[in-house]
Amino acid sequence: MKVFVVEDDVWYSKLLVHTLSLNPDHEVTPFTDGKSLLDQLKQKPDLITLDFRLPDYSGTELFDKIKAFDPNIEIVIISEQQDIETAVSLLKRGAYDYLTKSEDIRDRLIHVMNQLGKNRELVQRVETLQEEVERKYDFQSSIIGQSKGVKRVFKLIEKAVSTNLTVMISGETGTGKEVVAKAIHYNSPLSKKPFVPVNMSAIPKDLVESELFGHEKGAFTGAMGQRIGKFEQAHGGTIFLDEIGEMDISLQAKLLRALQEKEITRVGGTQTVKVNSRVLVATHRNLQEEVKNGNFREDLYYRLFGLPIELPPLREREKDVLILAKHFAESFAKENKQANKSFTKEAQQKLLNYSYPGNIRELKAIVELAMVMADGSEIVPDDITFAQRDVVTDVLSEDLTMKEYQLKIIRLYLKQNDDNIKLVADKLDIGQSTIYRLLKEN
Ligand SMILES: Nc1ncnc2c1ncn2[C@@H]1O[C@H](COP(=O)(O)OP(=O)(O)OP(=O)(O)O)[C@@H](O)[C@H]1O
Repeated sequence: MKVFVVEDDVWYSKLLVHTLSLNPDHEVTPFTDGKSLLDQLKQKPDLITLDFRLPDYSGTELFDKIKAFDPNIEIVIISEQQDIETAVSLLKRGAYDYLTKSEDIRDRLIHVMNQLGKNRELVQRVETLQEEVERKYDFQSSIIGQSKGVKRVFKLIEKAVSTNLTVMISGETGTGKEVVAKAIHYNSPLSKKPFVPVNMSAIPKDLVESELFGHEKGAFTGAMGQRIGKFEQAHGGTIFLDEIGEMDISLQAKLLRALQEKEITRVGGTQTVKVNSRVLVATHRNLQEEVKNGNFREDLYYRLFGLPIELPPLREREKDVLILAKHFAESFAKENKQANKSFTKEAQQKLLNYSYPGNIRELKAIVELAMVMADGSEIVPDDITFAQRDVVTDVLSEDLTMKEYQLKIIRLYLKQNDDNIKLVADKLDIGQSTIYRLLKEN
């Protein structure tokens, strides 16, 4: 760490330089006046200890000049005697600390330096983590897929990133709604601000209000102290309300108020608190239906609608199944430090035939199990286990002629519909006579 000591008293200057140089990581340079310090600011010190009374500049003036040059330079003010008012005003303006020239100044300086070292480490760690998260959510690489559906989603994400609209992400379970929400946040101008997810279906009903808006001490039995809610945590960043369709209708009015007025009241509190964050919501339900059925407020629905992004189910994503399967196999091999395995043609066909009611989450689990089950370097059909028996897979699992397939499908439908030929003919949109004929021919 580069440290500048600005001190016109020779004895004190020596004392400070000596104390600071005890740490071999410090590179310490002394200055006796403000001007020579200002001339050398371009060397970018990390910290300056600043004597408040210098011959050429007033402490405040020099402080402002340093901060104007680079607000990241930390300044520890050193003054002759306790001057609380100046101390408070400088701390408010961003001074790191304020020390008086007393007997224990050495110990206090060492303490301040240790503290500063820890803070800098934390800041660096946060910055590294932030960069890692941003890299992870670079959406072109985190959202895998090349189908038309996914390409449409990419386009919409780009639009969501460049505006501040509320985004409503819909799609079946496991289609990647949370992945998309994170991709939007971490690629938007708010990426350095908090991303706060709240899953409505995971919070007990009577705690949702306090979770979202916080509570004051004693607001209800068990409210031991004041608690900040998710809206306050997300202030300036993004709040992601997952499974919004599960929210109790009585709370929906409060949510609408928070969104429209940009303020909330903590449970048990009387004061309003300003909250301003980008809102992303997700749902696996058809919210329009929920509005029709009286389970979701129409005014809230329109407030949230903003930019709708609908994620297609995996079974409609063409070859994405194979691209994702390959990706999950590779990640699994990497995480478990084992060799990667490839899917045989037949195994690929088996994957393509299944309908994935649990979508990408289910495919990931299937691939990971297959990686464990496969003995050699290839994954064969027997290594692939589907959690649910799937009619499509059953019907399409063999090499049959069109006619044989027709018959197989008809038999399956008959079985599922109590051999009601009229019903099956209606469902398949074919004549009853065709069914009779095919059954007779075989
Ligand atoms: N396009 C994608 N590429 C790679 N992985 C994906 C993709 N979409 C989803 N995933 C992975 O699939 C899993 C499920 O995704 P996610 O939790 O975002 O789904 P969801 O729609 O929010 O589910 P739910 O509605 O059940 O909460 C996660 O492990 C996620 O990393």
